[in-house]
Amino acid sequence: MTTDSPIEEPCSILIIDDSPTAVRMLADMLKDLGHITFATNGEAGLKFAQEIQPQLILLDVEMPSMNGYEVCQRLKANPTTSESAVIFVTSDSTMESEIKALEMGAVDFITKPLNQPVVRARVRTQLKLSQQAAALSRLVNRDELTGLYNRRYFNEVIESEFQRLRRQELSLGLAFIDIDHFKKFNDRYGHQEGDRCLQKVASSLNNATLRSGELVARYGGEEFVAVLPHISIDQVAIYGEKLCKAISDCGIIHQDSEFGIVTISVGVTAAIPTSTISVHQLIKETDKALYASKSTGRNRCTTWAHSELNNNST
Ligand SMILES: Nc1nc2c(ncn2[C@@H]2O[C@H](COP(=O)(O)OP(=O)(O)OP(=O)(O)O)[C@@H](O)[C@H]2O)c(=O)[nH]1
Repeated sequence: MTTDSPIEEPCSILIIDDSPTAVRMLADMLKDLGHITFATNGEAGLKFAQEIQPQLILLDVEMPSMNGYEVCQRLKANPTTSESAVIFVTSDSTMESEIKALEMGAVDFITKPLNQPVVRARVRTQLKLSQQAAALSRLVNRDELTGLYNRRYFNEVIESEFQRLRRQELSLGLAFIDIDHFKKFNDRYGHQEGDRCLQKVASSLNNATLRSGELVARYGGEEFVAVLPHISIDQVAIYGEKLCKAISDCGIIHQDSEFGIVTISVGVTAAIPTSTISVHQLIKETDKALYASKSTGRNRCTTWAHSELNNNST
């Protein structure tokens, strides 16, 4: 890569600086490298960072009310913004200041007065690194066929969400979803058509799972799983019914199913994580609910309520 080779994907850069002149200069220097947003104080910067989740944040150190170090600390403490790379921009060029910036979690440090070739080179390097990290994370965490998160990523998220919601004493919902008579679908229409069906189902499940913090993953084969933080048992039952309807509304013909179309069976539960419930139990009981849906006729959702979960957890 030469220093001026193009950045491959659209990038988003947030400038946080209380000086409109500095903002204008930086925006001018970087305008062809990405979509630029700016904020002239720390509070507004944090809000934009949360909304936009930029690849890169250029953060001024000396700002009134909330300085750059504090902004950086808060960015790194928030899971939504912690992945954005931060470059400090400051007129303090001492070694102590540089060390402090790096210790705060910044990836680089630019000193004022701004020198265009230096600023561009440093920004380009970070954008490139951030694109490589995103590509790597896609490879590791995504299922190749459907583009959904994979089971590895699900295992990571369910563990961390379980611990987080246990601390906050808030409810965690889980849904297991399995396509009905999928072997017969493959046998009649062929494996490639089977793959297309999996892709359509995956996309519909994803579209029906909209709230922030929720995610759908491919658990394996024709089985999917959804993680649903802050959801009550009544809401999770409604969500499960909504998934069944979303898939039957796709109207994918399946002549070897009693319904004539592709359908899913769903098992759901929601509980406030406690010391008496483990992630393993939550998964096991949701899976039981799914198989209750299979054995009582398919194309339906079964809800496993919290009390049952405790009664069946020995
Ligand atoms: N096309 C395709 N088929 C897959 C993939 N992964 C798993 N399958 C198929 O999914 C089918 C699952 O069959 P079963 O576990 O018997 O379940 P089922 O036929 O859906 O029956 P019920 O779950 O009882 O309704 C098998 O035929 C697998 O080969 C995939 O990536 N692509």
